[in-house]
Amino acid sequence: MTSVRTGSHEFNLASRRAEESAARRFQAVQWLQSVVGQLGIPNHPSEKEFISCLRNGMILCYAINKIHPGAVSKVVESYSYLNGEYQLPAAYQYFENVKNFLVALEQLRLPGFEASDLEKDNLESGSVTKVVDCILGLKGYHECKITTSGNGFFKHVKTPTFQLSATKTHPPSATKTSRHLDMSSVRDRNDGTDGESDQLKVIAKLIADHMFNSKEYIDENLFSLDNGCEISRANFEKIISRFPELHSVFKDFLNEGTMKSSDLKSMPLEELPVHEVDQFAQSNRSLHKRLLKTQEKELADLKTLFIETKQDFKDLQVHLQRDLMELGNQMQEMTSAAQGYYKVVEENRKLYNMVQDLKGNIRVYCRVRPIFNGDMKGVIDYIGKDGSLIVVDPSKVLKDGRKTFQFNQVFGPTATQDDVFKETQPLIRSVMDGYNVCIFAYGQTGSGKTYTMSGPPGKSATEMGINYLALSDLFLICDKRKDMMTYEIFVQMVEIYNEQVRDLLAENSSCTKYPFMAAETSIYIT
Ligand SMILES: Nc1ncnc2c1ncn2[C@@H]1O[C@H](COP(=O)(O)OP(=O)(O)OP(=O)(O)O)[C@@H](O)[C@H]1O
Repeated sequence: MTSVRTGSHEFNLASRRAEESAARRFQAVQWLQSVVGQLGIPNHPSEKEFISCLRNGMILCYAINKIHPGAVSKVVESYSYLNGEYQLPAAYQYFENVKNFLVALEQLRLPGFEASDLEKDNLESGSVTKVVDCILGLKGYHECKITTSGNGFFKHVKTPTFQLSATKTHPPSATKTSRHLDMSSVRDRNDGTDGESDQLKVIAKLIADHMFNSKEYIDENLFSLDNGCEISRANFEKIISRFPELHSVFKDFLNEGTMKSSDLKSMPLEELPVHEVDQFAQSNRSLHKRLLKTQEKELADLKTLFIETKQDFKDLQVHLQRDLMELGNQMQEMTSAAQGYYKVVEENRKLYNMVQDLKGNIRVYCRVRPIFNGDMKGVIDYIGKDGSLIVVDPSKVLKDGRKTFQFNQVFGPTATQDDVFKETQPLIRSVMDGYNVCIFAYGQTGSGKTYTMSGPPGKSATEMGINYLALSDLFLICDKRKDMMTYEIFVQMVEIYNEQVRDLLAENSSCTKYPFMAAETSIYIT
């Protein structure tokens, strides 16, 4: 079945080719006649007749000289007169004309042919087509020259030739060369005449038939962009756009306008069978399904994670609220506890001061200074823990020699500064609760008043006197109670000497004597 269809197709092709070449041949004859006059052959000559009239080269030379005077300087046309009759020129003379004609063509940059193409023996090898091409080229050149008054640019147009392979049994190499379609014939002729349009229709139909019947693919040589055939491609697209029947055939080609030639080469339609396309699509679908399933699973996992996180967040929120409430309760408890604490502190203070009152507002302590001279005999006979002190007067031997004294407490020669301070500390603290307290030292010269109240000169921390220790303790209490109470502390130092009271810190020397006057308020301080 296929072979029958292929044979019929071949026949159609051959017939169409013959028709076309005949039409072109007639066109060439017609033009030659218009230039050089009657050729002496029919208007529709056979190839043989056509070639025979051109073989001597004279017509060709006349024609080119008509178009381009002097193109062939010398045309051999004299017949030799021999034995009373004209003899045809010798063959080499024919050859001379043809050769000159071909040289002239070359100078005009027009396509030529081989001199042998005019030989009888070469008619079957397509040589006539070359000659026809040459004459039509000359015709085109002539027309161009007339139209542009000799200034125009002429471009030769060749015959469109089909050399399609008849069957698909040809080896690939043969197919490659035999499927060549030279589209240059339709170049610059898209706005052509009806005759050209008919030709194009013929071409288009041929291509369409061929593609449908033999499932040919477009040869890579045809649309090779690497070879600079962009114009061919553009022209081809224009042709296709004229004929709707070709749209479906060249759909892919038109859509792949941006494809690289390498892509076309790497994936011809023939090399991608239908079942492989199906397989590819199927594997693609299965891949998509797998991806979809994976994504669905991940989505489900994410949802679960989201729900868990949401639940965790809610739990955390509840937990935080509970903690906040607990913290609030604790704060309230602490506030009430603090209020209770302040009440208790206040009560303790009152009780404390009450105890101090009960102990007595005036307390007298005795401190016995150590004996520095080892030879001297001590007078202290007894120191009682109850504050009793027995002193012995060595000058009075009998009962008058012993005298007993009673104090709040007696500190012996070994008592430290800290021992003395601790006994007075509770009284000093009463100052911070608003009580007035006065501590002073009394005794004869050298008995140790300064030592007890201030400490020895260059004193260390352990030897600081009551003044320093008391002030340090007051500042400590002040710091402890800073959240509850604000204290203002002032210091004044006076000296009482020879019944004269002097302000030791007064800046104005005239105001050092009692009664003192405050510099800022002008108030007398008593
Ligand atoms: N408890 C003590 N331990 C050791 N040394 C002491 C003690 N008491 C006093 N002294 C020393 O005795 C000396 C006399 O003491 P201090 O100067 O304190 O006496 P005073 O009563 O202030 O004398 P004045 O009234 O003349 O100023 C000083 O050298 C002092 O260091």
